[in-house]
Amino acid sequence: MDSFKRLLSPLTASNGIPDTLKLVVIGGTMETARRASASVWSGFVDSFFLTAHFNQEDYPYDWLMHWLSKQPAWGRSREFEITTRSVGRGSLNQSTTGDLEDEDDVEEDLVHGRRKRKVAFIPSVDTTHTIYYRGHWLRITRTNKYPQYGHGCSLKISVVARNNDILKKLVLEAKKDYEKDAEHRVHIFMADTTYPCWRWNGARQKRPMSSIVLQPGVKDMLLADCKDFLNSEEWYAERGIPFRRGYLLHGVPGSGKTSLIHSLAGELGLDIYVVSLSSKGMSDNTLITLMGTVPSRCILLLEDLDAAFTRSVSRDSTSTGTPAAAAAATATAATTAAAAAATTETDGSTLSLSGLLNSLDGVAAAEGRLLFATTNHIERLDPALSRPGRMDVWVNFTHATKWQAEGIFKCFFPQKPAQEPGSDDDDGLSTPTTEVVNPLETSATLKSRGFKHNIPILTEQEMDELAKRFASSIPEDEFSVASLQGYLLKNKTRPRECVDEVAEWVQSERELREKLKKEKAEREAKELKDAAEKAQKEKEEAAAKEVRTAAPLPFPPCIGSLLNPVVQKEQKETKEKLERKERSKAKRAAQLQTSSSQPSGAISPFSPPPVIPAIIPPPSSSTTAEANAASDSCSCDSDVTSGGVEADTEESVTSEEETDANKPTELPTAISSGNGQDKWVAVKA
Ligand SMILES: Nc1ncnc2c1ncn2[C@@H]1O[C@H](COP(=O)(O)OP(=O)(O)OP(=O)(O)O)[C@@H](O)[C@H]1O
Repeated sequence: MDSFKRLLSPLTASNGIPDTLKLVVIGGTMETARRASASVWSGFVDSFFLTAHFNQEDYPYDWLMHWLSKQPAWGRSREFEITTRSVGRGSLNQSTTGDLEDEDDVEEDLVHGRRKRKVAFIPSVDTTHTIYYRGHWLRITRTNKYPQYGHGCSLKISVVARNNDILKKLVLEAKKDYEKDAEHRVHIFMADTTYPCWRWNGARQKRPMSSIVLQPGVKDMLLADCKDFLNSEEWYAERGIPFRRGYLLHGVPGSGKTSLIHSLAGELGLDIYVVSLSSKGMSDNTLITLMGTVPSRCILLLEDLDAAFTRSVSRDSTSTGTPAAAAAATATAATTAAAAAATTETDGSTLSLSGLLNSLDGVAAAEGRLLFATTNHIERLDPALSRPGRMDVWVNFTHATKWQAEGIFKCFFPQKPAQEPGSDDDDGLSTPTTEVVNPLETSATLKSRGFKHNIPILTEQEMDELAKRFASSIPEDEFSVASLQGYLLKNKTRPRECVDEVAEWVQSERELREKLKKEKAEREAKELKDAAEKAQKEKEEAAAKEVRTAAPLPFPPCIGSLLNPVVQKEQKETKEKLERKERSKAKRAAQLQTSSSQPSGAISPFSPPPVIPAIIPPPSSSTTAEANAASDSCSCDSDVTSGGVEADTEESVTSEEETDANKPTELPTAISSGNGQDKWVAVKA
């Protein structure tokens, strides 16, 4: 204390220093000391704490969130978030703290037709939580930089430890746990063209390969090829070949292209990254960025590749990207392309074929991914796109064959497991036995017996027999597998009846198709007729408008349109004039007929010219109404019976002058001679 007093004595002594200055010095010293001690303390703490950051955009965040959601610590925490939504990308069937588990409901899997939702407890945002893990206290902070966009979360985990072993153990454990739960799921990511980046879109249950029925060997070939590719990274590197492989699945809709890809992803344990080339805002740069950021081991799926081509994906701005021959063959598609091209500008999609090709195998394209492209119209693809190197394996999908019909039937209905030879039940007799579930049994008793639905379990023999009968009624290559599946779905509890009724169904489907085809043809014919009528109407309206504008108004058009009755009167007058003109024309024609009975060259130059408007090239429009109106405006409004001839002659002179200027080349030479008489002869001729 004495030493402290001695330290402050120069300031406290009344040695002439003002008190204010003393205060400033003391305050400044104390603040500096505070800051220095805080910094030393944080440095001291940091030297003991290890901190790991996890970003939402990357997998470890999902592992940790999934792992955290299973920690019982949240049950005791005073602040946490409760969610039934996915935890990160997971949406897994995690069993969480279980605090909200209703024990009465354990037996009941479905609640009012909806599957019971799992509840997860996760760390709340912007709060620091402490949980105990393997002898260490973990400080966990979850933050969200962009809450308005629904992403941008990050996780910070700090622990007091000498080295980062504990954090490594934590991440590995979380990863294993996550992968165990994700074992039966395939994650789907969709391309986001706005930013551009990949967005997690959900996790789907894996589909067993056995549920896909294709011609023998196709599935095995594809699976073996994919596996071989994924294991040959070094082989590709040694030979300098880009480590990529492309598969083009083409064929009729509903034949299993997408299902096969889904199934392969499950079998190979890969995620699927889906790009829709026709999505809004898709451009060359966006696609290149997206393709460059797919992880190395994944399936990249370009769905409905041809759809991009109806939107004018092209090497140059004018081409449709369709090969010339194919373009000719697909005139309808070209129409669609034209329509789609019109929309291209409005929706901001500026994708070109060269952009697509660059993104597939350009310098920035990712390696190690399996590219799958599907299309229903292979003929619309540019050969550059489907050449080997980009699409190495092509698989054609057709309508269901009889073999596939039999296979899909067998996939659909449950079969009693084959019995061990020599077992008590196997008496070797040929009579098929079927175990039929009693529909009156309650769901609880059925469950206890391992059944989920009231479906008869068929024996192997009966299954074979029914499947064969079913296939024999299905015509080869006429129905898609999807439509067969639709029929089986409708009869999922009646395998036998479904076989009995299949011929009837085939017939009704054919009739329905015929009906739809007929309706479509009628609709198209009607649309064509309507379009023709509309065009005709527009033409007539345009002609009427021309007539209106040809008749001079006594006032500016803007006033005329305001004074509607005046305009109407004008129109009426114009109509009357036209009628008068028609009458005069008819009269002239009659006169001409009389004069034509005289010898050639004897036609008087004063005879009324029969078809004057015909030798005056119409001012701009070729419509008769306009021509009539033009001639009408040239001629005086004299009576056609007396002064009409003179008036017409005057008109013809004017016409002659005009004709010299706008002389049509195909006019007979006699007209251009300037001889009036020749002229009339020529006109008559
Ligand atoms: N070969 C098949 N094996 C098993 N199921 C199939 C098969 N083909 C189609 N399906 C069934 O039909 C439905 C539609 O199949 P999918 O979507 O895979 O067809 P697609 O060929 O991709 O059709 P699209 O070309 O219209 O996209 C799915 O529910 C699938 O189960």
